[in-house]
Amino acid sequence: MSTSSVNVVAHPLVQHKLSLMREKDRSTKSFREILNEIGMLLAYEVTRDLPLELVEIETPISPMQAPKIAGKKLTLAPILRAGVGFLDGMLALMPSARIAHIGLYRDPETLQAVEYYFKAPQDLSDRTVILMDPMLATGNSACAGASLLKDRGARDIRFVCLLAAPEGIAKFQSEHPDVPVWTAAIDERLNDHGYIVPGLGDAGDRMFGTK
Ligand SMILES: O=P(O)(O)OC[C@H]1O[C@H](OP(=O)(O)OP(=O)(O)O)[C@H](O)[C@@H]1O
Ligand SMILES: O=c1cc[nH]c(=O)[nH]1
Ligand SMILES: [Mg+2]
Repeated sequence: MSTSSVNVVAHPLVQHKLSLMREKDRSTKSFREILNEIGMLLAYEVTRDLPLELVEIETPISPMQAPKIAGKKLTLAPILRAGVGFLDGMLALMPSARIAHIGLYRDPETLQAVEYYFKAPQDLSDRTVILMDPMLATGNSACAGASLLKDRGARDIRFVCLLAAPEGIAKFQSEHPDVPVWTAAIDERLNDHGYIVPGLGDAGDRMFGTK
């Protein structure tokens, strides 16, 4: 069986900004700002192969056939809470995108994803959906998010994260072999609490200042 592709975004701007985010003394304000900046850079990568169509336009000089993105508007699907950290950056490049909110939290004992909210555009079947969450640890949250989108008809899903653990990638690839992954880095492993090592800690808490 084929597995989904994993694209590590090695661009120096992404790598530099990620290193800043890993620093334990970085402020909430700075952490949030950089996550948004990286969201914008990852948006550029994840949309690289979107299909174009030629559309008749008029420049001030003459008519021409000009390329524009084909199909319906994309849907951006952040997994709450930390996924929201990518949203403004992505929206800066795709201001007309639709948004699907996926409320999931990770049970600290079982590490299973627990659903608490889901609201998406009705017609996901003919839209490209960009699922996003900075952290792919066990993979339970990303897998649940992709399944919820598929239950609502989504067929073209791409998953964007900031940091991935090998364990999370393996799980995601086995459950969603049709969903390609973009990440800024693949770290060493998970610790006994399911946190990514070396990682950056708890992304949601660092973003929202809740610890
Ligand atoms: O791959 P997993 O093992 O599922 O872990 C990753 C999930 O854990 C964190 O969310 P958390 O439950 O802390 O919620 P939060 O974003 O609201 O803080 C993170 O934002 C991911 O959603
Ligand atoms: O390292 C981790 C693992 C899960 N969630 C986080 O925010 N960080
Ligand atoms: Mg959290």
